[in-house]
Amino acid sequence: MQVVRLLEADGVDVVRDGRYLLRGITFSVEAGQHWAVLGANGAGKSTLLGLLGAVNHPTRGTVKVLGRQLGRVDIRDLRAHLGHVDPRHPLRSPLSARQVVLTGATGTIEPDPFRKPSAEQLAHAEELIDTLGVAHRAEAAWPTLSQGERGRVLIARALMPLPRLLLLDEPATGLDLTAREQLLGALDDLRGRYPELASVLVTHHLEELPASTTHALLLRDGEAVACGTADEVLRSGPVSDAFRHPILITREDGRWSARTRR
Ligand SMILES: Nc1ncnc2c1ncn2[C@@H]1O[C@H](COP(=O)(O)OP(=O)(O)OP(=O)(O)O)[C@@H](O)[C@H]1O
Repeated sequence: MQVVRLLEADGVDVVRDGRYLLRGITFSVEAGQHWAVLGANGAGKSTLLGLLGAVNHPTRGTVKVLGRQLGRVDIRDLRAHLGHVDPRHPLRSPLSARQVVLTGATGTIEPDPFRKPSAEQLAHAEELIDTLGVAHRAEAAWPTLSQGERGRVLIARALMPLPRLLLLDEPATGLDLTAREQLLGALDDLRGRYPELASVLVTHHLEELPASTTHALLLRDGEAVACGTADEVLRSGPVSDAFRHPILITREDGRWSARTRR
């Protein structure tokens, strides 16, 4: 079977104001893989996600997104194939949840009056709304949605252009227990329904990882402490190293949890 590399970072450094935010990062993401990037505050997770989303460039090393090297291609072309969930979607939008999802087809904040959605796009939006578990709120106005519902609507929106890669920056932050579990269940369903989709999810918390996570990268002070399959990396030793704290990791029904090792 041919391996499809959607992302390749090779010897990546990011230096700002003379300081290394990332140093020597090398890893790659293939179709169907679901990566977790974990690390303490300031470890460089968002900086890395920004590189993968073609938002910023490495100081040294190369990043290839969908086989194209950053710095050598028009990044707007690349971004069209990336589902980057943007939590800064305007909160006062007068649109319904369904309309917000549909704006993902055009990558705009408001519906484009000159580009009515096709029957195919409408059907795809319904499928995503259903998979993300927000069908009962599809007609609701955006400002009336809960934070958890908004998060799931924004993931559906990011998936409208059928991206090959989904980038998620702390999608469960601020959610209550039920909303978090609904979000993680929706991500598991999504991964089951679109087997070629790949994703990279950034978080501080192992409890916020879907059971369908396949790989993990642990960052500490901008450097990779461990990188590989979730089974190899999400273990007490490497996670304790990454967070500089003695941590005991357990896994049950596919989900991880972490607490101080005594
Ligand atoms: N443009 C910039 N110029 C200088 N320093 C920056 C810049 N962007 C981020 N930093 C610093 O780089 C470090 C890594 O930041 P980053 O946001 O990538 O970490 P993070 O792991 O996502 O952190 P958190 O978990 O707190 O969100 C931080 O110390 C941050 O202050």
